[in-house]
Amino acid sequence: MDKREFRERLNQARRIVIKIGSGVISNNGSVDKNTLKSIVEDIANLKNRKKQILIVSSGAVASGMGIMGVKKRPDNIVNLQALASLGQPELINIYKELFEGFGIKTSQILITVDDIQNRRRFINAKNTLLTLLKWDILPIINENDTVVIKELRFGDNDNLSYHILNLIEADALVILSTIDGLYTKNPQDSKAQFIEAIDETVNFEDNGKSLLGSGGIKTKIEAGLNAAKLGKLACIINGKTPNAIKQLFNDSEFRFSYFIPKTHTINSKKSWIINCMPAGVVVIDEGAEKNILNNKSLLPSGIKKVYGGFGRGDVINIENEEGDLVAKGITNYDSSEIERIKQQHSNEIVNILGYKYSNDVVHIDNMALTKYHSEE
Ligand SMILES: Nc1ncnc2c1ncn2[C@@H]1O[C@H](COP(=O)(O)OP(=O)(O)O)[C@@H](O)[C@H]1O
Ligand SMILES: N[C@@H](CCC(=O)OP(=O)(O)O)C(=O)O
Repeated sequence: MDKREFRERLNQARRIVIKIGSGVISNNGSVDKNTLKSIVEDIANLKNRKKQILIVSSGAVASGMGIMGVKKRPDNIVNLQALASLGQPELINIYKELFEGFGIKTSQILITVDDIQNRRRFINAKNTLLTLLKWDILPIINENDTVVIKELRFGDNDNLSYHILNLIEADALVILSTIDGLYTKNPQDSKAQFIEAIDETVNFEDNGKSLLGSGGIKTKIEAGLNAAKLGKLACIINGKTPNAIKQLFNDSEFRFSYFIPKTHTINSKKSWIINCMPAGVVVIDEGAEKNILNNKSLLPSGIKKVYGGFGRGDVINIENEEGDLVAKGITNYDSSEIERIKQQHSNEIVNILGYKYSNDVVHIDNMALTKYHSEE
């Protein structure tokens, strides 16, 4: 897909996630209201064109630093959480005031990895966001920095914005950063070359992030490639450029990097499964692997071993005896139940457990084939 086609499709996109990085929001230790004004104006124009917009905004920590007069982003997680708690309401108020100038109502959503990984909470968050969009409200999303513990953090909002894109089944992800796209090496280096179209074969040197950012260019590339795997449009633009979003949509000369979307894609549920942290592992025999690759569910008879203590409804890895990850899926039985029914015929489940949820341990509709997936 060339740049012209990308921009044509982007102009047709109906639901768009716009991610705004910390470096864009902040200006020498305080919120850069001029830049935000220009972004808000452009978003208001997109809404006038009947596009549904969701913002994923960083900047809580940067805004808290401004309030406290802290010059260097702390490494200590407790200090970061306290600064985020201080900065988030300030940030959301600035957005609220700016959008009100265009008659646009905003709402705040603070989300954690848990809310995305747990299928019920994922669906719940999705329903809330869909309702807000139906009411023509512009949701402004950030990670719930003040409560998340280190192991359960997204950390960077690039990955969070990809998960929101998937959750809400949006058409496009526009990442606003402090740079106009991807370079082969340090953008300050005169030998660095601009990479306009990105796919999974891309080669680049990551030269570290800006003073305020968490993810750097690497997480933007991860998020964009994941979006492209779903067949979605994704791009990186320089959010510091005045009216950057307007230029992206209207000016064919505007410079930005985009990700080439895949044509063979998987659906939102399967993509959620693929991206979920597994709660455990089942090891399957050759026959079960063949069945799965032929689009059949995983029965207890094909399971040889169980690892980890997981519950019914968790996502588990399904591995073959060589240790290859064949698939990931939502399990109908917990680990202790599978331990008892493994290598048994489905007719025996009731006799062994005294009850039965289903003949299969993982139904094919709740399974994503990783081997097949990575070959796409
Ligand atoms: N190869 C590269 N191409 C583009 N940008 C890069 C590269 N290596 C490092 N960077 C830096 O990544 C930074 C953007 O990431 P980050 O600071 O996390 O921004 P944000 O706050 O927008 O998320 C830019 O300041 C840029 O200098
Ligand atoms: N949730 C954090 C943002 C994390 C962060 O800095 O992200 P990014 O600038 O997108 O790399 C905050 O609001 O400060």
